[in-house]
Amino acid sequence: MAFSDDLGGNLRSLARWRSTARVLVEALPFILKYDQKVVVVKFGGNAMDENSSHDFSQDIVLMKQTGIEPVVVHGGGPQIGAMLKKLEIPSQFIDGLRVTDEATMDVVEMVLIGSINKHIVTGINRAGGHAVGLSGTDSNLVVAKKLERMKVDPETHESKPIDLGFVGEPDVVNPEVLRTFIKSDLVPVIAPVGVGRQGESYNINADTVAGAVAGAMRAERLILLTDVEGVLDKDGKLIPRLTLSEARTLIADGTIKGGMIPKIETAIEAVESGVKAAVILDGRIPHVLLLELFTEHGAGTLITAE
Ligand SMILES: Nc1ncnc2c1ncn2[C@@H]1O[C@H](COP(=O)(O)OP(=O)(O)O)[C@@H](O)[C@H]1O
Ligand SMILES: CC(=O)N[C@@H](CCC(=O)OP(=O)(O)O)C(=O)O
Repeated sequence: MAFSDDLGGNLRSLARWRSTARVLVEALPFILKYDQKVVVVKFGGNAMDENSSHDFSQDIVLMKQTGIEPVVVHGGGPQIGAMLKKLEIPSQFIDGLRVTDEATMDVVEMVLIGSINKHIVTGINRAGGHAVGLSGTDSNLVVAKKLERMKVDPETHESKPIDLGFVGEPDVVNPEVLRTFIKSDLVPVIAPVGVGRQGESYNINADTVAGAVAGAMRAERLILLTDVEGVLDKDGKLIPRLTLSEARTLIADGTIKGGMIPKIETAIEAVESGVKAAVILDGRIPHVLLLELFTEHGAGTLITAE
């Protein structure tokens, strides 16, 4: 090898080491900032392919090892849909919520608690962490009540109640069990199934559960992983920061639509109940949790009180 090639190679290695070191040093103030702070992460069913699940598990373990207290709440809508189809049980959504009869509820519990929850727990444990799977039923973590929804009849303009079956909303969240696990250095992984006062199970939207858990834990961050960059403006450009009133305006003027509405409503409620900030992040970006938590730029849309 010529001397100049050797020198060029060494300089390139030096530049690479410098930039790696810079990334590590950049993380230091954030590692200090989040030390022993609870960060609730919602991992949605759309984001759960093999690669992103592997990255997600590594990110959670790294967060834990740097001193953050991660709490995972997962979804599984597409996976429930696929199982219902296999069993030839028809499924219908109203306002983004799955109408849930008794047979559907059995499938929801089977897929969320029996399958997805265990996969996520196994993924985190294989990445070197110690995770424990729960649903809202365990230790009365999420006591739920039936969700009452009204719909305006387009012809008569009268408001009528609609029956979504066993779809619930969190009534009381008892986070003590989470604190016990956190103290034992375990990562809680929560399936969005709540328990009613009579012991009945309720199917709850996973974003809603994540928001309620973050509120009850007074979390430092609520992170909602989804399949877009963050909240986009009317021209499709990413909005990096929003206050609660700006977020409400974007819902009212129709910029925020469809599935993004319940997400932003969850974020608003969480911040109102004491969560420092909520973030909408693109779960398709590899290791997006680390970029958000440990770099200057952050990623996605940050929603704060003001
Ligand atoms: N202003 C907006 N910014 C970003 N996404 C928006 C906006 N308005 C509507 N959406 C829609 O919201 C979707 C995210 O909601 P949803 O599909 O329910 O997510 P998830 O399945 O991750 O819970 C986006 O894919 C996008 O189509
Ligand atoms: C009431 C209701 O709609 N519950 C959801 C629960 C799962 C969920 O929210 O999963 P994602 O986050 O992957 O969409 C459902 O049955 O699909």
